[in-house]
Amino acid sequence: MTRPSAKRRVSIFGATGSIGQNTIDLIARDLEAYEVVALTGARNIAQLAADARRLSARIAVTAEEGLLPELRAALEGSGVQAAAGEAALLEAADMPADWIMSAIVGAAGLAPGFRALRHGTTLALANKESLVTAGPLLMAEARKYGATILPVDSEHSAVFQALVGEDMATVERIIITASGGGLRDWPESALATATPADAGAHPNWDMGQRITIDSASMFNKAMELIETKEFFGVPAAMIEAVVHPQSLIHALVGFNDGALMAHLGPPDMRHAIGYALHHPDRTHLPVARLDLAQIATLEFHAPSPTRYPALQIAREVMETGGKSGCVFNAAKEIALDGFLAGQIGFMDMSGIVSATLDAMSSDNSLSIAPVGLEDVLQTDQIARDMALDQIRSRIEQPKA
Ligand SMILES: NC(=O)C1=CN([C@@H]2O[C@H](COP(=O)(O)OP(=O)(O)OC[C@H]3O[C@@H](n4cnc5c(N)ncnc54)[C@H](OP(=O)(O)O)[C@@H]3O)[C@@H](O)[C@H]2O)C=CC1
Ligand SMILES: CC(=O)[C@@H](O)[C@H](O)COP(=O)(O)O
Ligand SMILES: [Mn+2]
Repeated sequence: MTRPSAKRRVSIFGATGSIGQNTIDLIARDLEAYEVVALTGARNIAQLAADARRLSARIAVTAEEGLLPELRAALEGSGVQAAAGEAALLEAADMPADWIMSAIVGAAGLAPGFRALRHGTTLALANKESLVTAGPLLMAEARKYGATILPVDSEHSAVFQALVGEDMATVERIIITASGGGLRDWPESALATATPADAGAHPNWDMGQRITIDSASMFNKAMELIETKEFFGVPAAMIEAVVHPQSLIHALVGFNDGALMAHLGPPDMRHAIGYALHHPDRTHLPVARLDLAQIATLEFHAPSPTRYPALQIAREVMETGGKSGCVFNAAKEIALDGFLAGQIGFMDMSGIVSATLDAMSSDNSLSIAPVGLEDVLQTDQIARDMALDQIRSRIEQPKA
């Protein structure tokens, strides 16, 4: 796929989001080096069209079919093609590219990423939901087609970098850090009253609304535990999460000689994105340099299991395997929708996810691995319906 003498062909799925915009920031600094193939978004047509024009993309795709006329109008005279809908996203994933950023939010990112792997491309994976939902299938698809998946999630990029040149047999543990999220200074007894605005303000990172709220509930870290297991192929017992409020250490790898290799950097996703963009090389990146004397101390503490039930649910998911990651993610997405819509409280989200997993484990099918993408998508839909039922029953029978 690599064409040494030509421009690198890049596509960005989720271009209008936080990861997408950080990716564009890096690419736009060196446009001579890149040919932008496809940019995708959903509702933010103005941003999608502006970036597609500026980067001279071949095609801009919105996931929202109804917004195609608006996209066409915004691109008129630019020479950029416009398309819309799920099928158009898959067609964009079929367009030859050397490097593809997977930064759609949620399980909606799974099918385009899966499709891109068929073409032996390098997939820079920010969409952690792909690994939570269908980790073994995704990794197998990459192997089958000789494609490369590079981690973009900051913790996983950090682990990946700490492992360069190391023998996996010498790894004893992987520790990923958690900021504690927007509600970390709230008393636990008050968490049930948190609003989306409260939970949607991250202390360190500037990210999309959904992952920011997942940081506050620790569902983000729960997903990242599963992501670590799937990406690095290590047993769940070797993976830990520790609260590190400063978000300066992103992850640590512990080796069998007692050494802990930590990855430090400012909370700026352009580092992890840039590492994946230039891998296996390192190159200058426009991120702040840490002043350790000014930082002076690094803080850590264990996450409270009562404050963050999501972490224990993730442990159970890792033990069950099979389709449980898919159900976990789908139920979490629906629970988050319910929280955003004001239907359930902040602490109800973990209850919805647990109840959905319980409901779907009654016939013991949860531990059976999905046979392919269709199976995953079907399970995802069933889990969403079940999670919606759970929300409805809570609305009908509010707590005394
Ligand atoms: N933000 C960060 O720093 C980090 C993010 N990640 C992961 O990266 C992914 C993206 O996160 P982030 O950039 O914060 O999210 P954002 O919400 O900022 O962006 C999401 C992107 O996905 C698009 N999108 C939304 N729904 C759909 C859909 N149904 N089909 C296709 N496209 C859709 C959005 O389009 P539009 O805006 O036009 O509606 C937007 O381009 C997530 O999986 C997240 O967990 C991982 C580590 C860090
Ligand atoms: C930047 C990134 O990788 C996020 O996933 C980050 O980890 C979120 O912060 P939390 O540590 O609060 O979950
Ligand atoms: Mn992360």
